[in-house]
Amino acid sequence: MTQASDQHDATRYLERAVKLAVRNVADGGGPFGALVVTADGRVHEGINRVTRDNDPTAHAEVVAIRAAAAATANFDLHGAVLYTSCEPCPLCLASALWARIDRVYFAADRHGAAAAGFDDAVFYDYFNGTRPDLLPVAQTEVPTADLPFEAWRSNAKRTNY
Ligand SMILES: Nc1nc2[nH]cnc2c(=O)[nH]1
Repeated sequence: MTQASDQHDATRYLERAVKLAVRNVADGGGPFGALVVTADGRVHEGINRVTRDNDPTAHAEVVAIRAAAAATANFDLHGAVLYTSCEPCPLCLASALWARIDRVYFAADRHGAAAAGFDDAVFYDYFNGTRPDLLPVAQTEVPTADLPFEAWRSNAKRTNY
């Protein structure tokens, strides 16, 4: 595929993600929509379901990734592309990394989300080390801490991911 047609596809899918986001607001949800196009060409949609499901992790991108993984019966979405109406927050980026998604395209950015009252930009500040106060995290020594990993390493039947 040429780069020009990649760009055309990206614009088309992003417009579709934006439409999902706008419709979700009309339906009482958050202003975010996303699509995962899996390697087989199928399109899997996600909308923000945080308030509807009382699930703080139900961001549009995560919902789309879950839909894609369920539909393809595979936790590894290698070869897939994520299109989202807004720059993925750290949760969504980590989800895309764990899903082994190839590439991400987004429309609005974290500053647009901030202007609408969302904490996407400030959570990036936590990860770039400028706002450690947002969530104190401490390692505490526990003698048995490595046992789960030892069990995992010695399990010949494990499914790596
Ligand atoms: N990218 C993105 N940012 C968010 N911030 C709050 N909810 C969302 C979401 O669903 N997607």
